[in-house]
Amino acid sequence: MTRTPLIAGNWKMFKMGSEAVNTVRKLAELTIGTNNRDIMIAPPFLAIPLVYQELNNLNNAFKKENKTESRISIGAQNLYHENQGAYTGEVSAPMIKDAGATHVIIGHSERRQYFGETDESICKKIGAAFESDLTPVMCIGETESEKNEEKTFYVLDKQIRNGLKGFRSDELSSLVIAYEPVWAIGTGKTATSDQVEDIHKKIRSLLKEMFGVEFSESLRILYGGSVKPDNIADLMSKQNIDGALVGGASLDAETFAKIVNF
Ligand SMILES: O=C[C@H](O)COP(=O)(O)O
Repeated sequence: MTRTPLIAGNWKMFKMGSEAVNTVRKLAELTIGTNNRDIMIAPPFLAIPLVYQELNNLNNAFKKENKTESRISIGAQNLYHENQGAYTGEVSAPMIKDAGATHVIIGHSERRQYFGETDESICKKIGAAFESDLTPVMCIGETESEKNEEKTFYVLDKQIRNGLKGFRSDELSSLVIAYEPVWAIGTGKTATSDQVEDIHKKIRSLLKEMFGVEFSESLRILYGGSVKPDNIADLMSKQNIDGALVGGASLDAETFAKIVNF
């Protein structure tokens, strides 16, 4: 089965509105004609409507010049699982959809580590994303000490089983999983492509056991953790690595475009 690669950029808590707009404009220009992969960027919440508007303007201009539409779509970095209510400071899936996003990152290790997110809260967020027709990019990954204790797959198995508890395969059809070893995030230490391939294969076979072969073969599994222009091609040469979730190297349009156009 062919899976269209997805190269996603997580801008975390970086970029003012105008910087986000400038970066997406440059990225769209640098990726004109890229047609064999999907691109997603996840700006901070407040920049989503601005980036959405900018992409609309650019696509209208591209149309007039007979160029194809940009493949960039927009993601949020988190959501709260209720649709609305007295939850001060939170942002819901319908609000994210309304602002122009189509994707949402869920369960990033920084959210698990600093904001107390658990597999159970992540499971609720995945349900909320699907209810609003958003594609969830569910993050999983082991810490350095878990890796040293050889617990990597034990941890991933638990995160997947609990995060996807209670869903049927047809309810999860557009799900994307991002394997991000915590020790590789922002550290410059990348897991080798062979290590990642081995883990992705195990993830796929767990998903086959849980949801069947059709689901597991069509699901995209991204790798995240110090992805850069010089290691993307090696990672993408592996059969079970279907794209990347890029942090630091997605902040600069030229660098990120090199990753997208690997
Ligand atoms: O969401 C992205 C990951 O946290 C990876 O970040 P990084 O590319 O800066 O290591």
